[in-house]
Amino acid sequence: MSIKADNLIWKIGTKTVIDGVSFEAEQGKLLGVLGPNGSGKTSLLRLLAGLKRPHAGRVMLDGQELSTFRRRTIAQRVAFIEQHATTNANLKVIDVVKLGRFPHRSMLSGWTREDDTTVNAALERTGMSAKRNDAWHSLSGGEKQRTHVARALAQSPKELILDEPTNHLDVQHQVNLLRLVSSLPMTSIMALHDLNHAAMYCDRLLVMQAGKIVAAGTPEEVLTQRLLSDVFAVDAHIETSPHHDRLHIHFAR
Ligand SMILES: Nc1ncnc2c1ncn2[C@@H]1O[C@H](COP(=O)(O)OP(=O)(O)OP(=O)(O)O)[C@@H](O)[C@H]1O
Repeated sequence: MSIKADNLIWKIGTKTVIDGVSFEAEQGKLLGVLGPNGSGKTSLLRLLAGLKRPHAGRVMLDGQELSTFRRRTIAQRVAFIEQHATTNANLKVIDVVKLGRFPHRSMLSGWTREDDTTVNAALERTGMSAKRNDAWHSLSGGEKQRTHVARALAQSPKELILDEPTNHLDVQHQVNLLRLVSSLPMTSIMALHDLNHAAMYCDRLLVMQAGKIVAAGTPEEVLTQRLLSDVFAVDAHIETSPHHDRLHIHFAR
């Protein structure tokens, strides 16, 4: 077990946005979080990253309650790529990625060779090496997103949390990013909308509806015609792809 949510409740005003959510994310695996707009995916990810505190229930990291960790310790091990991440406009790509190393540095230690190696590897893995000296404000939306992923990788996290990371990416970079995330050794939790991507790349899925988990399991267990109709209100035909051994969902026209 790496991250565990234990009966989480989070409210805004009188509205219960996260309503008794419990699950465990398996160490080193990619857990996809699905659900219609407004079902609570972003709110759940923010609770898991420690950016919000639950009104009840607990988030556990390796068996210890998240709220008992120092902020710096959380920053050393949990990386969160937010949906609408912003960054100071005066920085270069390399500077943004270097920010990922900060939680690991002390007041006394200078920039080390290990920091350089980690930053270079993160730029390489996200295809941003050639743009390392470009100004942040000159990047396209997709390049900004890839730079945020590079910063998260430079953080060398144990847990990686991603909120719709393929937004803004062209199809090549969507596939590259999903391949990368699914091949990483850390525990990853990713909200996403594309059900075929979820089927292809995630080890397990959670489906949220109105703040509750309404299905959980492998893509084969979760992505049924019935669920797609009940939760997403779409008619779909689901089959094992002849091109890869994962499910493929055909939506009715
Ligand atoms: N700060 C806030 N103020 C008011 N309402 C909020 C706030 N944060 C979340 N909500 C409400 O909580 C519900 C869940 O929002 P959330 O962003 O978690 O959903 P989501 O599943 O990530 O949606 P989407 O797929 O559209 O990104 C929505 O109805 C939203 O309006």
